[in-house]
Amino acid sequence: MLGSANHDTSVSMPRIPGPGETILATGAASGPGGKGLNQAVAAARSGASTTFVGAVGDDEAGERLRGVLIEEGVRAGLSVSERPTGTAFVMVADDGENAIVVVAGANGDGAAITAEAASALASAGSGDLVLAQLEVPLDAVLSAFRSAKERGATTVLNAAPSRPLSDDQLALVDVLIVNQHECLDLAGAPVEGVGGAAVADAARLLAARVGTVVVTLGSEGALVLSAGEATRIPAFPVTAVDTTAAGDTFCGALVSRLAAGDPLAAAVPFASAAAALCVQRSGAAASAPRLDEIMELLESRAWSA
Ligand SMILES: Nc1ncnc2c1ncn2[C@@H]1O[C@H](COP(=O)(O)OP(=O)(O)OP(=O)(O)O)[C@@H](O)[C@H]1O
Repeated sequence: MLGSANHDTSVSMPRIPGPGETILATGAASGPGGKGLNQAVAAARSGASTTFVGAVGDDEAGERLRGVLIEEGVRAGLSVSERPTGTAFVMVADDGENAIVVVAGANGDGAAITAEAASALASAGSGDLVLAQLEVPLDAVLSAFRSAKERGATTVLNAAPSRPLSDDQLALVDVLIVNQHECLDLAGAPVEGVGGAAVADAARLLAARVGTVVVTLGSEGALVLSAGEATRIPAFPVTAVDTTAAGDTFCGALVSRLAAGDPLAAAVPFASAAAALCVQRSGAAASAPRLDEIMELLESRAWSA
């Protein structure tokens, strides 16, 4: 697992304020976050042997994040950068919607992350999966993916936040995970096209460039394109309290099952169950469910189907 680690400050409010508007918060909390760390915690909680590679500052927040990884049973390949530990400010509205501002700090230190990844990947081999996102410099991700592929490992990119990627860059990706907006962006489709047909068309364009594409559709579930087939996996019907880290939990849980040898047809429902549990709780990394909870939800659906 390679990516960002942040100290998150999360504030609850009736609704996300508009430009120039001030509103009163109904609560505030802080805790670990960052797409990379969230995904690493989700993978470990869902049963995978997990190493996290990233960078933090030489500060209290960095030490706290190291402690969180150790507590979660994640091996911490954390480089200590001269930049401060990354920070995110998360606004969560009563309807579960969120808006996030990230200060990258140490997560922008590509050289530190690349060096750390090189040593973590030295022992990687076939059967291992390397999952990354784009909250750290792209060069660090691409260089880790190159060495992962040289060693026969499988690469998974959660292309979030979205940015353009060339065919050569996508050629390093075995499995691409995007949400609807990232799917449209990456395929070069107009952003106003969010919704069924436009997203499905964009996903098909991406599937011609990457072998396997998974598009997460929020409460509508996920669309999987692999080996020329498109399959829609429904979400679990739950009431969302806070969707922060839903995508991260989905990615971490998906990779955990792929690493265990599951086919996509089993790994995606598992990831959807993990994400459905996550959206019913507040927080980022803290809201990732454990293996027994995910299995219980999957089994309850099997009974009711
Ligand atoms: N309201 C919901 N009810 C049930 N499952 C949900 C809900 N919202 C999200 N999910 C699950 O989480 C997965 C990821 O959600 P989404 O597509 O919103 O990702 P995202 O935009 O990356 O999320 P975020 O940025 O909030 O972490 C979905 O595929 C679905 O399985």
